[in-house]
Amino acid sequence: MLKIGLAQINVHAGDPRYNTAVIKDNIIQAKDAGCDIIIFPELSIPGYFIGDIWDQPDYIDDCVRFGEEIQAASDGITVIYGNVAKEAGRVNLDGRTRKYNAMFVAHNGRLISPARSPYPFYIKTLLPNYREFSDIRYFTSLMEVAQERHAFPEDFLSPVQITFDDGRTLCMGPLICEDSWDENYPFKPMSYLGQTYDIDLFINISCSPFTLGKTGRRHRLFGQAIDKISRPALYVNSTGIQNNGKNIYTFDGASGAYDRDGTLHYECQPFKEELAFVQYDETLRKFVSPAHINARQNDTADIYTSLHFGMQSFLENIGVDKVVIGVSGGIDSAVNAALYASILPPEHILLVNMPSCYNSELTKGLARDLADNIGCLYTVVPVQDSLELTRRQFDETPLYRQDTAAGHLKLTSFIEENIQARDRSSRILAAAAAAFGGVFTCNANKAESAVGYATLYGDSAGFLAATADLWKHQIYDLASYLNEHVFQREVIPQGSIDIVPSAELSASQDVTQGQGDPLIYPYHDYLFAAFIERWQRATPESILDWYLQGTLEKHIGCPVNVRTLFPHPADFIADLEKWWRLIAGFAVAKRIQSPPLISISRRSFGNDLRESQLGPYLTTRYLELKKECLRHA
Ligand SMILES: Nc1ncnc2c1ncn2[C@@H]1O[C@H](COP(=O)(O)OP(=O)(O)OC[C@H]2O[C@@H]([n+]3cccc(C(=O)O)c3)[C@H](O)[C@@H]2O)[C@@H](O)[C@H]1O
Ligand SMILES: Nc1ncnc2c1ncn2[C@@H]1O[C@H](COP(=O)(O)OP(=O)(O)OP(=O)(O)O)[C@@H](O)[C@H]1O
Ligand SMILES: NC(=O)CC[C@H](N)C(=O)O
Repeated sequence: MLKIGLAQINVHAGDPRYNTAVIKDNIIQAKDAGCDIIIFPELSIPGYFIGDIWDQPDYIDDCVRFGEEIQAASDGITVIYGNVAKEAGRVNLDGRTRKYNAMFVAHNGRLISPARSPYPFYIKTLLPNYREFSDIRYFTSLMEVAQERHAFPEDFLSPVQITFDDGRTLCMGPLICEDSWDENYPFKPMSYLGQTYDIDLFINISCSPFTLGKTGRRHRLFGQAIDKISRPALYVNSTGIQNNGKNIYTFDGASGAYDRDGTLHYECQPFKEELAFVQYDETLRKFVSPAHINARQNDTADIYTSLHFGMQSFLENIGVDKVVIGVSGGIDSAVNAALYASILPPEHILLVNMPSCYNSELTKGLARDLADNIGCLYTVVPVQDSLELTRRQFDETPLYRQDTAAGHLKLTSFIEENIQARDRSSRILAAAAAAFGGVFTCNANKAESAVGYATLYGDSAGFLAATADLWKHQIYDLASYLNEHVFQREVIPQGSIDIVPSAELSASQDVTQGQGDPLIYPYHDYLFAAFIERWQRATPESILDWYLQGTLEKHIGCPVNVRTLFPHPADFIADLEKWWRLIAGFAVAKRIQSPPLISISRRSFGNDLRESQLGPYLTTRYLELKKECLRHA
């Protein structure tokens, strides 16, 4: 019987000293508990998302030294951990220090190398290079190691034979995260190892961020691969948050043990540090400790858990514990306020309502109700005077050219919409945050960010856009969830949920007349998601094609019949092109300047979706389809 510790630790990316201390502490606990093996996640010393710090040889050397300390702490126990490995005398393809994303197995102060490896550690075979992952930018893979020796990965990929002090042995199949996500790779490390060697147990160490729906997919995928080779496996992932600048990722962990038929036997608590112990019967090749699997939650509960954990950890990381939130009476600001209220004490939250002449009594009342429900600080700072001052200043200040008056700049109603939004954020909220000793938030949602329906340096500003990866329908679901499950009372006023979403920045956006945003969320949420989140991303060509075939709703998953929204094809096309021009045009410029966000989707704006500032492009086939469609209409 082997006792194995799964150390789902909160890896602090960029702080190897802290991580090493945590690892050592867990090793002591595991020894005290009589463990034979303890396992830590991928890159648990340096962290994973550390940006181009990977280009600093001094940092790498420090991590290598900390790795040696962990190795030295392995007396009487086998310690399996992820760290960067460095090779002197070779360089990566970019000419920088040769680095491997590696798994180390230390026992009694010595490293045990995989049977056929040229190095005393296992090198990650498959390096992900999509979405937020950039392993290829920083690491050399086992595939490349084989290639440069004119060999095959099979020549090096091999199990680690662990011999315990009492003479028992364990043939372990080493895997690092992506090695088990092998669907689209021609070489599949897990199947190869399973078919070639008599593996007792696979061990996958990971650094795999949370994405909505991914936990289930991970279990399915691993389960299927394990079932095929009929060998049990352990999976150890990190928890905590890591970021790549624009995107903050939460790590749910979900470390666990899989039986040889691929069923999950044990699962660690999501989003929590845990040192779990499992008992493994090496003769039966079976986990014999009590089974435990977490209850599955619905998507909205998962979103809440991830956001709550991500926001709380981010605030802790940047050392901020006070926030100022502009509250309009609308849903987006209310959801953000409620999220912060689930993290910070009410006296650390200041809500500011900033009405102009366009704001209704209804929304002003809703903003106040929200603050009362939370029990936080609240104030009203009208922006009408400053709007009028700006108007007057432009009216009264002529332009000159070489001392000759050259007219006036004219402020249109549209420009005045943005003046109000900028005044609120750049002038009032920024000053209030400084005076309050905190930061001010950006309450954007993903639909607005997609088309840039927000003011540059206005409501698109803030220290963090916590909900910017949520479509509007997800914001509504979250609002109900916060009231029903988190607070179990009406914190977000029902009126803010029922009211038409509106910027209330002009007379034409009067909520009391039911006038709101130009976005039809039950359609546009799904249209934009098709442009952004589909693995094979859609363009107006695919959308028009599906529209003409009558399958658009099915393809984009939209709950409304699009033909009832746009009875004439010309209107459908005009709408499609209007938003596409913004999505691929000016909105890109806005997104580049927007705050970091918490990533929860399969594709979030930021470094997950890399964007160049280019003009919007319509493909040749789209133009043909459009011509055809309008001719027959
Ligand atoms: N390509 C480019 N790259 C970088 N900057 C560019 C640019 N083109 C214009 N600009 C600059 O951007 C400025 C225009 O941008 P901006 O001021 O944002 O204005 P704009 O994008 O023209 O309009 C923003 C829209 O968002 C709506 N909005 C605003 C605020 C809140 C809400 C709400 O839902 O609550 C809605 C508002 O009603 C308006 O329809 C120009 O004056 C110019 O300085
Ligand atoms: N009258 C206002 N007072 C204070 N802040 C405001 C006001 N109007 C807008 N804001 C700020 O600008 C942000 C953007 O406005 P927006 O209208 O998109 O969001 P919302 O009003 O919260 O929700 P909705 O779009 O559903 O009405 C708000 O989240 C809020 O922070
Ligand atoms: N660290 C990794 O290799 C991450 C890639 C992997 N597919 C994941 O998200 O889990």
